Amino acid sequence: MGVIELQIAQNWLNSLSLSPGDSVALLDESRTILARHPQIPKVSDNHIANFQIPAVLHAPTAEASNVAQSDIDGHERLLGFSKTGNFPLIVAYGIDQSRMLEQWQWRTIELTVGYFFLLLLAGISARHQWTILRQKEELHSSEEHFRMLAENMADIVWRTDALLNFTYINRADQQTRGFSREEVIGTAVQESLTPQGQAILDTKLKDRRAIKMAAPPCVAFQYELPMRHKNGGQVWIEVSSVPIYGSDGNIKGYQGIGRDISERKRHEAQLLQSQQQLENQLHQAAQEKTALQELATRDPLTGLYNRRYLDATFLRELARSRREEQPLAVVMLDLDHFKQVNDQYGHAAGDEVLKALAQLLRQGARESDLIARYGGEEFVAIMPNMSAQQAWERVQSWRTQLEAMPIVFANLHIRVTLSAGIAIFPDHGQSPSQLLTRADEMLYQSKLAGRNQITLAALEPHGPLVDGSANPA
Ligand SMILES: Nc1nc2c(ncn2[C@@H]2O[C@H](COP(=O)(O)OP(=O)(O)OP(=O)(O)O)[C@@H](O)[C@H]2O)c(=O)[nH]1
Repeated sequence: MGVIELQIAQNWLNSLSLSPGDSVALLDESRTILARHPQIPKVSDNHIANFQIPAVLHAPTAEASNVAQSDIDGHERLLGFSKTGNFPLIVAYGIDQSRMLEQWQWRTIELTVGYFFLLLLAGISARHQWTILRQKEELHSSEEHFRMLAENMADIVWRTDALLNFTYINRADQQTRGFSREEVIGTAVQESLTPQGQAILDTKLKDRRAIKMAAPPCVAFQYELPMRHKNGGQVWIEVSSVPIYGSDGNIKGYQGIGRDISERKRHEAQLLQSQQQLENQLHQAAQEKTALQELATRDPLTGLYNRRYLDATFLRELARSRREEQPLAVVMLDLDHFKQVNDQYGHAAGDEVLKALAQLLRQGARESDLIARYGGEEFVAIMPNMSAQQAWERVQSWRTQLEAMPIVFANLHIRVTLSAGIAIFPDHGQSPSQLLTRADEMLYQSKLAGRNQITLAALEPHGPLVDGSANPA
């Protein structure tokens, strides 16, 4: 038997850390409370615990438990009992029942909420699965729908892999080009093209690569391709194609539609041909018109302008000279005794002489000069911006050259001379008719003076200047 100091026991119990509502007590076997925490004010009053100590506690290290309400503080506790070896002492510790219940309730709530979340998750998962199934069904159905549409389209619907091998083509291709689907699928697109079509496709693929560098990738390309027909001919197809991109951003194929435009191409070619013909005809007509205009304005024998053209142009040239306040020389020329040439050598020889004179007049003319055959063996030269002196020198040059020049025809050497009259605007006339009349009068003077002469009209009263070698200045 040992002796326990009660105060030491009380101190030991006080040092224990208890949760609110819990208690611990040291009892003897008759249920007398020797020490307690929370402490009872007077333990020495031999307070008897109100619970029964379980019978099993008679063994030295026995333990037991039960539930009892404390008559000290009214708390209902779950009590545990421990026998302290061979001492007649028992430690009773009590856990507050309401706290235990509270813990149990929280646990229940936690479990309930957990179950609820589990159910919720299960519900969401089920719904998700159902949605995926629905989407799969819809996808399948839309693919079927697409396939049905594609199969029944009049246009060619196609798809290729990245290497341009056909992976799908609809029925319309066979109707358009004659090849069966089996003959086409798995073959390279290039095999279906004519050499011209292959060249076009090469260009388009280069364009596609260039545009991929600079622009958004899904650009549709449209172009016209000549494709092979099974019968050996060709079919023009208007192609619209877009690339198919993989999730890595690389092109994994192409797809698009093609429309047979052979008929349109035929019409276009016909139209182009007709247009070309029309353009040729128009060009020919323009040339004929120019030729006709030339004929209408030129003398056919000499190629010089004719009298009609001279009459139509003279007024305009005169107006320009008046506006620019410049002189204009009018020269009238005539071959001397030309009738004799015709009579002596024949009309053809006479023609040759006329042509030789025309050539001579042309050689000495400026761009702005207008030389015309006025009629028979008579010629007129209208020379803007030309003074009397310059006109005289020019005509003198013609006269002397002709005089010295034998005209060769067959084996003939024909020599001729000319006579000329000169009138100057504004000194000798204000209108074409006045100036032509005056020049003709001067020509007549030259003839009268013996031919092979030039006569320049002079301001009255000096009279005309007549001499084949005279200088008007
Ligand atoms: N070969 C040829 N002769 C032409 C042409 N036109 C006119 N004649 C001739 O030119 C001649 C003109 O004769 P005339 O008017 O008498 O003049 P001319 O003989 O030159 O005498 P003058 O003028 O006085 O020196 C005619 O014989 C015409 O037949 C032509 O285109 N070709």
